[in-house]
Amino acid sequence: MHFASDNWAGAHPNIVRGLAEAAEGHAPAYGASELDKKVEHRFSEIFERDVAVFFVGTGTAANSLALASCNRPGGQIFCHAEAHVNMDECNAPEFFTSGAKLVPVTGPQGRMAPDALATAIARFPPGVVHGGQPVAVTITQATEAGTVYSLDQIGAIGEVARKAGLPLHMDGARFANALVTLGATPAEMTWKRGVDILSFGGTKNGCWCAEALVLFDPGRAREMHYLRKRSAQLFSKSRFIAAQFDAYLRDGLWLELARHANAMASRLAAGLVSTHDARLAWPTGSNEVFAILKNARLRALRDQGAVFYDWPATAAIKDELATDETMIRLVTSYATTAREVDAFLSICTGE
Ligand SMILES: Cc1ncc(COP(=O)(O)O)c(C=O)c1O
Ligand SMILES: C[C@@H](O)[C@H](N)C(=O)O
Repeated sequence: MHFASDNWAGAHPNIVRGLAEAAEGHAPAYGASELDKKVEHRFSEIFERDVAVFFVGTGTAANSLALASCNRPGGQIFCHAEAHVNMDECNAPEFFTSGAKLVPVTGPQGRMAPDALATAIARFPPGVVHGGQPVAVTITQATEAGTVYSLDQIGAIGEVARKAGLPLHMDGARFANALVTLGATPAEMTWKRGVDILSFGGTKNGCWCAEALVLFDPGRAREMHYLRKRSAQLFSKSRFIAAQFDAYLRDGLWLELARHANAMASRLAAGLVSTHDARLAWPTGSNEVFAILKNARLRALRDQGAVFYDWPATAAIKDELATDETMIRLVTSYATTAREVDAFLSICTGE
């Protein structure tokens, strides 16, 4: 019963096979191989426009370099208060932007509220040097609350960013999970709603180590080459990241894996809400379930081998928690089975 994180899951057999096949022979290094070029072209096909693609090794690197490409002196970057870039990347965005500041913005269920974003941006009026200058907006899709922005919600954030003359970045560590939830196309969920730069994650959805920065304005690419190299994220054997994405994006594997992970999360969430001593902190919109359970039940689950994290409750949730309750995060992946979900639920119902 493994629900700690999709980062704990392995690599899908097709990804492993793709890596093994790419391991044969020699190929130009540092992104110059035919396979690198083939996969970069595949991204343009998927997003229905010419894009610039930069392979990196972690989601944190993708996010930090995306924001670094937007920064200017005194840069202010607007994110959700609970955003991964703000809470879980050990100041990497601040470091790789050479000192930009992340400005936390509130919003329910892990999503930034457009009016709160507009208010936060207006706090830094043009020409008033003391506060610095707005340089970017970043959203996470699927969010850190396991919810997703609807296409209209992305568009509303995109409109606020556009009016302020700011690029919009999307942390897509779980991009595929959100995409299949919305039933949208990659273009509809990104550039057609105002997204300029995407961190496209593959690692949490069956790849070993595959993240890509997708620039919808290839004009930004020149700087990104230098930002990536300076941050030591230009892999010499880049073809192995390309090989993973080649297998991942082939025949819709990436969408199939995300659909499965999401289906397992929905099964888990539905089972939890049908028990009396469990409830959801937020609606389950992807492959992450945030639930509140009695501590005694949590002990029984762990005693019987379930693996998951207690999760720091936001202030709003904290107020709701009884003294004998704890919020937890349950994350499913391509490897999650219905059997382990049902085993977890049977302990929750005491069967
Ligand atoms: C929403 C989100 N963004 C970014 C990341 C960063 O990915 P990594 O841990 O590979 O740096 C994570 C990690 O799981 C994440 O959950
Ligand atoms: C750092 C931790 O939150 C990681 N991003 C995860 O989702 O498991």
